[in-house]
Amino acid sequence: MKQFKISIPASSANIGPGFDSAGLALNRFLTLDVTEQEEWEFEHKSHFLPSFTDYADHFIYKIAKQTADRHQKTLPGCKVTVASEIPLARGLGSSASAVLAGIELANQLCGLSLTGEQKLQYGTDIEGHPDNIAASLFGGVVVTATTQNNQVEYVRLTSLDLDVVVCIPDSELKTETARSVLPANFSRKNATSASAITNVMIAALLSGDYHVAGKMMENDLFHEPYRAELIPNYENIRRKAKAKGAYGTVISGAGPTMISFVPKGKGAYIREQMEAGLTGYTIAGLQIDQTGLQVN
Ligand SMILES: Nc1ncnc2c1ncn2[C@@H]1O[C@H](COP(=O)(O)OP(=O)(O)O)[C@@H](O)[C@H]1O
Ligand SMILES: N[C@@H](CCOP(=O)(O)O)C(=O)O
Repeated sequence: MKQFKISIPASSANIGPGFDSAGLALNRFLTLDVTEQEEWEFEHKSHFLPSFTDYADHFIYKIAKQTADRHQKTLPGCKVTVASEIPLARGLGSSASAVLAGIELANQLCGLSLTGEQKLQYGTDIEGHPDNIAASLFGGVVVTATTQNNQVEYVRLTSLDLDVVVCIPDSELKTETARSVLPANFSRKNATSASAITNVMIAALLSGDYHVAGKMMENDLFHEPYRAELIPNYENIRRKAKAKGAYGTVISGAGPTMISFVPKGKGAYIREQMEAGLTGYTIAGLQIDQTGLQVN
């Protein structure tokens, strides 16, 4: 009888101009305790989880079944106890963590021996963009690209000397809604400028020039200008975080959470400062998770 635990970190996609391409893993986790048994059963142990009626309707079960089907395997029954520290529809990658949970569940139960690359590919096929999936899967800061033949390539950056502070509003914003306000096309001039800003942001992160990285983060042309109006306190949070010493503040994923990249060791101070005068928010100082998906 198999018994194992799957743990998957939250993620923050985009890092401003790295739209659909860059992401980082955060130390908030979705965990699944799995024990094989005859019948399928899900139990939820925290309030950050959507309700469900039948196991067959459970999002994680559906992804697991889809993954097993891909390999012409049948899922054996099991009891899955789910707990989550990742709030839903806040731009912290809850859906990507659930997708990875389903893929890993099938991997373990059916003995698929999936490689990291296969999990990334399967997760991206489902999510439609690789940024959250890659970060939650591999941990750290990950830069991804989907090539013309739909293959996902990734590079994991060496660890960054940064803390992060997140301002999570009480309200939800579905990724689908936040994607619907984006333009379908960019002129060559706009695309060139937007890509150049991304390139400098990534180069600056790699070379440890966090002031330049922060400046580039706050100059995104791909999505932030269109989403800003959907994000409560967008300008206010950016201005305040900068005044308190943040390098840069951007929309986390599709929002509505805002994430600030701050000097190492200053996370607790900036979190405290951000709390003053901002009601209806959970403000947290987080660390970049360096491990990614784990099975024990
Ligand atoms: N742990 C989970 N179990 C089942 N479904 C989940 C889980 N986490 C997220 N989801 C699904 O993903 C949706 C949120 O996805 P999305 O709008 O992309 O926001 P997020 O930024 O949190 O990924 C939820 O409303 C729910 O349908
Ligand atoms: N690149 C995507 C990221 C969505 O992240 P989520 O955490 O909000 O699901 C986008 O910006 O739409």
